This record gives sequence, C-alpha cells and structure tokens, in this order.
Amino acid sequence: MRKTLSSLRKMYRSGEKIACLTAYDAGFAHWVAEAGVDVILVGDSLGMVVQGHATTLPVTLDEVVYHTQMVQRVNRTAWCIADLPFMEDVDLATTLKAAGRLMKEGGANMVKLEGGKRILDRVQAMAEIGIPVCCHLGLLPQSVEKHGYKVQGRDEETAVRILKEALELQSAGADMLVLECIPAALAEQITRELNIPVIGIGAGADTSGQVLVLHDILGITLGKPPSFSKNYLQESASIQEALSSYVQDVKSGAFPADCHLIA
Ligand SMILES: Nc1nc(=O)c2c([nH]1)NC[C@@H]1CN(c3ccc(C(=O)N[C@@H](CCC(=O)O)C(=O)O)cc3)CN21
Ligand SMILES: CC(C)C(=O)C(=O)O
Ligand SMILES: [Mg+2]
Repeated sequence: MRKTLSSLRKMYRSGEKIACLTAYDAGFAHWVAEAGVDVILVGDSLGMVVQGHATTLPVTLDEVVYHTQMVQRVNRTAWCIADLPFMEDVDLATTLKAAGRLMKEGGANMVKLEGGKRILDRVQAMAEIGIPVCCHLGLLPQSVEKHGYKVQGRDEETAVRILKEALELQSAGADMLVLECIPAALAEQITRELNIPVIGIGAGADTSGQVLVLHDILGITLGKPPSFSKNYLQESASIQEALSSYVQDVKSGAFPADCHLIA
C-alpha cells in the first residue's frame, strides 16, 4: 500500500523517523521502495548526478516530468515528491501550470519548491487546489550562483528569518518542509515549533526524518559528495543491503551520526 499524506502525518505524530531518498529511474525506484523508504524524491539534483551538470539550474520541467514518470511506473509503496525546477516558480501561473504537469503527467504525489516569503502565494494556491506541497529552506541549490553551496543560518539574523519563513509557509498550507544545510540546533527548533513533518539534509538528527541523494549513499557521485552524506555501499555486500541499512539507520537514529553533522 502506498504511503499517503495521512500515513506520513501519523508517523510524524508517533515520532517514527521518515526515511527519504532520491530516485530518478524505474530500476532504482523499485529497489529504493523495496528497501522500505517512505518517501522518494525525484530531485532536480538529477541535473548533477544523472546529467553531469555542475548545478541543478539547467534541469527542465519536461525532464523532471520524465523522471517522475519512470519512478512512478514501478513505485507502489513510497510517497513521491517531485522538485519544481529553477524558474518554474517565478509567478503564480507558471508555478501552477508546472505543478499540474508534475502531478498529471509525472504522477507525483507532492510538489517541492525552494524558498520562503517569495513563494507564499504559490504555496497557498497549490494548497487550495489540493496539491500537497513540500517547501525547502536553508541552502537553496537553485540560488547557488548567488549564495554558493554554503551552510545557512549560522548568524542570528538568518536563523530568525528561516524560522519565520518556516512558520509562514506552514500557515500558507505547506504539508512538509525540507531543511538543507543549517545548524542542528536551528533545525531542532524549527521542527519543534512546526506541526508538519520536517525532513533534514545536513541539518542534524533532530528533525522528523532524513533525506539523502541516492548516488551519495552508493558512492557513485561525480566529484566529492557533500560531507553530511554517507557511503552505505562501503559497508554493504549489495546495493539492496546499502539501501536497507540507510533506512534502518534513519529509523533507529543512527544516521546522522556526529561525523555527518556540519561544523
Ligand atoms: N550529489 C549531490 N548530493 C546532494 O546532497 C545534493 C546535490 N548533489 N545536488 C543538489 C543539492 C546541492 N547540495 C549540496 C551541494 C554541495 C554542498 C557542499 O559542498 N557543502 C560543503 C559545506 C559547505 C560549507 O561548509 O559551508 C560540504 O563540505 O559538505 C552541500 C549541499 C545538496 N544537494
Ligand atoms: C537535496 C534534495 C533535498 C533535493 O532537493 C534534490 O535532491 O534535488
Ligand atoms: Mg532539489
């Protein structure tokens, strides 16, 4: 049976950690789901790990639709989030048209978009239509050319802004939030103050769940993987075993360990 928003909320309320991984094609989606991953993210990180680009910016809506179709053709158990690509969120009409395609053509269960204050009207409109929304704060890969791949929220002013934006996104109707590369204490505070599941990546252990990029946990990333990730294939006899270990470690709280925390 497929995870639903209500089953994810139930996990969240009971304190069961939500295990999330990216997948971009049918073969991997099958084994990721089989390993017991709760949420599959068809991330625009596909631009980097699949297409070989240096950033996620070149990824198109057609491409995310295509990859979501491949994933959803075989995924029967995981909740599936599709990323809204760079510039598909510039205004309300563009956002709704793109989100509609990810749901209708891609078969996504939820749409994720980066940013806070800037996109409040878009989050509210999607929520009113009935599109489940995941927001994304902290390090925003689509803003890399302006801000770089840098930890966000180390200074008090930015930390306060991120917390405020998280609360505003929740009020606008966000159903879930990804926090990327922020100090663990800030992620813990945001998770505590919100009443929707918060999924962390490089954000410490005290969120409702964890997400990593598939290629990073299998050690097949082009170039250096982020320091908050872990190569699970190194200590596993097969890809299937590596995926299962990741799920187990998220559920038990063994991942992230102290060595995966950003300094
Ligand atoms: N392979 C891969 N893994 C990811 O986690 C990932 C992607 N690609 N692409 C999309 C975004 C971009 N992400 C990134 C990319 C680089 C860093 C990085 O270089 N971080 C430094 C820390 C920087 C600092 O200390 O300020 C690191 O050493 O981890 C972090 C997140 C996370 N996402
Ligand atoms: C890093 C995660 C959260 C993401 O947005 C992606 O894989 O594109
Ligand atoms: Mg992304």
